[in-house]
Amino acid sequence: MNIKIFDTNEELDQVGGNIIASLVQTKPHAVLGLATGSTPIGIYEQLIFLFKKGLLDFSQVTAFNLDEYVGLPEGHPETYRTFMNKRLYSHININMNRTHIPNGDAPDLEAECRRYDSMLAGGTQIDLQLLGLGHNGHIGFNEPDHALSSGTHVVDLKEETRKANARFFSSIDEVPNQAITMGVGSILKAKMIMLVVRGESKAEIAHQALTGPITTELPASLLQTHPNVVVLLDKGAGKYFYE
Ligand SMILES: N[C@@H]1[C@@H](O)[C@H](O)[C@@H](COP(=O)(O)O)O[C@@H]1O
Repeated sequence: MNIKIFDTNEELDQVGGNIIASLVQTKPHAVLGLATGSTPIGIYEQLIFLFKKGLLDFSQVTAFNLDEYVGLPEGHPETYRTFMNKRLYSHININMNRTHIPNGDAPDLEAECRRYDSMLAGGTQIDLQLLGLGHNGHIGFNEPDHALSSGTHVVDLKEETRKANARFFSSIDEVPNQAITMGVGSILKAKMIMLVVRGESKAEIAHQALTGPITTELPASLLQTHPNVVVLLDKGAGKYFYE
């Protein structure tokens, strides 16, 4: 595992954005695994900056997102589809038909999970999977549990996760109880994984995930089993690595 700690979020964003940018420059047909939440926003801004300077072409890129809330209608401001359109896709020349996000409003959620998995199967391999980290150690929406699912599945969100994400909604009652998420198996199939963690409130869970026992009760700890992980931490999140 290659762990980098940055003094400023600007430096982190530049390095993170540049890693994705180099991939897209050397492999125009790259398959990206993308994430939502506040963590990746600065990295997307760096990609938009490079695109606007004429240094990037996303026209052949394919993107798969990790997850989506269940039950929010299309166009709802807090769907992860809306997030991706607003934070990245509407600013770059990606072909929207190549941007994939589970449909959390599908009438048959099990069928939707199978549809998503079938797109991730066969010859498709994610070249780079971007990940944030939940306060309880979740990746995507793979919550701590005694067992984890490999493929795309519907998950019941933990109360702590709903609370953490309530800041994006007008009240906690509006935060969905369920989500569709890519499974840990699919995440680990990516050729390269970039985990980004910011803020002191995640310092302990990040340290445990990266140096402690590998356990499904801390889903991010399974990243220790992957041969090509780069971890970008800001000073706060990296606290226990230099103290
Ligand atoms: N499903 C997302 C995760 O993919 C994300 O990593 C996590 C952390 O969010 P934030 O980056 O806002 O702290 O929140 C959500 O639960």
